[in-house]
Amino acid sequence: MLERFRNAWTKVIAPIAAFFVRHNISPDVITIVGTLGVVAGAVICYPQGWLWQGTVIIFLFVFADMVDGQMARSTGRSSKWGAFLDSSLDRLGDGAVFGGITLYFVHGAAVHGRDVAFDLPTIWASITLCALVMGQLTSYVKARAESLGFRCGGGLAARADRLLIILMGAWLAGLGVPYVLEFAVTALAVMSTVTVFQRIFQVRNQAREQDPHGAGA
Ligand SMILES: CCCCCCCC/C=C\CCCCCCCC(=O)OC[C@H](COP(=O)(O)OP(=O)(O)OC[C@H]1O[C@@H](n2ccc(N)nc2=O)[C@H](O)[C@@H]1O)OC(=O)CCCCCCC/C=C\CCCCCCCC
Ligand SMILES: O=P([O-])([O-])O[C@@H]1[C@@H](O)[C@H](O)[C@@H](O)[C@H](O)[C@@H]1O
Ligand SMILES: [Mg+2]
Ligand SMILES: [Mg+2]
Repeated sequence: MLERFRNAWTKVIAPIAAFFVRHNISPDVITIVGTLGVVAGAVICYPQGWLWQGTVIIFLFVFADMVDGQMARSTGRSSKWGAFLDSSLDRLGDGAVFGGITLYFVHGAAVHGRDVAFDLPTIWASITLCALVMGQLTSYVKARAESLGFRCGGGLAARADRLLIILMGAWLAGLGVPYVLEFAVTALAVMSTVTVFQRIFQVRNQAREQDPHGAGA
């Protein structure tokens, strides 16, 4: 969904990327520092129940993932290594965000005396884990498909969509909006599952075109 705004956001990101390039900072440094910031914000703040504070920290670092690519492209330094590093560290950042929210449900909410919907923290923690697994699977399906020579991508909830929904949910919950985080993780568990199937069917269609007798008859 958000992929269509990539070009518009490139205009916002370009001056920041140009600033780092002028200071001889490499895209890999931005990739690594951005990930460390996201991980720190998520694993330190969320389990303690500091939802809006953690989200502001993550918000400040998450856009490094757009800046790194813009820096690489604008200097003609896009590389396979950079693509590998970027995608791999994205998995770490995503794991930290959803892992942190899982721990919020089983620990942080109680510390702050916040209501968890239906008083069922373990259920919401489980749904958050489901959203994490299906989100990671979404990206894995794409990566594995591309490694086999198929085209694969898009769908209902790509990474930027998933980040927007979970970060808005955490931020609003931290500001006191009731049950919005429970809604966000449930929506993400469903949307990510749909996306996994969308991508699997993309691959299956191409596999059938290549080999009508080979792909899942
Ligand atoms: C003041 C604080 C207020 C706090 C409020 C918090 C509320 C939370 C609200 C919103 C949060 C929104 C977050 C969601 C946006 C996430 C954006 C993002 O980063 O998405 C990721 C992708 C980047 O993908 P990728 O890494 O694949 O692309 P790259 O461009 O990096 O290219 C990769 C290639 O680059 C090369 N390369 C890379 C690295 C490297 N080291 N070397 C390399 O060579 C290599 O070739 C790679 O292959 O972004 C996208 O997918 C693009 C679409 C995203 C569009 C973003 C739209 C943002 C939308 C909303 C923001 C709303 C803000 C609302 C604020 C409300 C505040 C009240
Ligand atoms: O596949 P997805 O999660 O929707 O979206 C993204 C991919 O399009 C991108 O190539 C990769 O670098 C990211 O890590 C992320 O995985
Ligand atoms: Mg990036
Ligand atoms: Mg990335």
